[in-house]
Amino acid sequence: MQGEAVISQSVDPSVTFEMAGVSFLREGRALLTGLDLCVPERRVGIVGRNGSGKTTLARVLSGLVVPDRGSVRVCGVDVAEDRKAAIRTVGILFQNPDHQIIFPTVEEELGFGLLQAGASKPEAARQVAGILAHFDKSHWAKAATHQLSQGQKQLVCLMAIIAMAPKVVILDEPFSGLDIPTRAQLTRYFDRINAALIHISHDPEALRGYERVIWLEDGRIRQDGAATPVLAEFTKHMTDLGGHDDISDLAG
Ligand SMILES: Nc1ncnc2c1ncn2[C@@H]1O[C@H](COP(=O)(O)OP(=O)(O)OP(=O)(O)O)[C@@H](O)[C@H]1O
Repeated sequence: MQGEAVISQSVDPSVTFEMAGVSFLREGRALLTGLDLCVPERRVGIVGRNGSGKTTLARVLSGLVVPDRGSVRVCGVDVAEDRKAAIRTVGILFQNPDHQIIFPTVEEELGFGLLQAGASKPEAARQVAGILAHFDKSHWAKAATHQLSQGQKQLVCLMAIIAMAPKVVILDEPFSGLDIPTRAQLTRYFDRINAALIHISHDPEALRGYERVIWLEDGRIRQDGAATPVLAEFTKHMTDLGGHDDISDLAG
């Protein structure tokens, strides 16, 4: 990582995340540019158009990719430098649970991360039983993961993350392809999570009541502030853009 950005981040574990001078490039193109953020809030929304850099930001925050410039701390942990601590600190729920689920039964899926983290088999089994009971889903233990609905799979992924007791959970468009009742049910589960939430969404409604919303555009921060005014401005801008045709333009 280059040191030219002013990296004056604290290691304050109560700050959800901080970034200083973060830029991320791929194939000579900047996907994120010069992001400076200090976010003590515990319910944070990220919005922006398709391709604005939201998932890239999520991957940087979880330490899955390392920025070309700048640095990132999540709850005081340098997620690029300390991968072990990053895995304990941040859990990420992706858009498509089929990309996340690998085991044939729910209990095996939930136990995997715990075993990887060093829990003994009996300890992992005890914790899996605990997390299933917490979500009122003890009867799911032996269920075949491939037979679950998309919403049920998404909940299994969420339980697998919560089992690891991360301090921060990143939700990357978790409602894609889910019907309204399933979204409402998952929202209630999200509300009960003790960890700080960073929720990427195209739906302003999903972020109502959040403490802060960050609006990305072309990998830069377009607006950042209290949810109500940022979401109002974002919604107006998206509605205005919807009146034009910019999807017929091809790059290159
Ligand atoms: N590995 C990669 N190599 C090159 N370009 C990439 C790579 N990953 C993402 N991009 C590009 O970076 C830009 C930002 O992608 P990203 O997935 O972060 O956007 P997003 O805001 O999450 O979009 P969406 O709302 O459609 O999910 C896009 O133009 C995408 O094509």
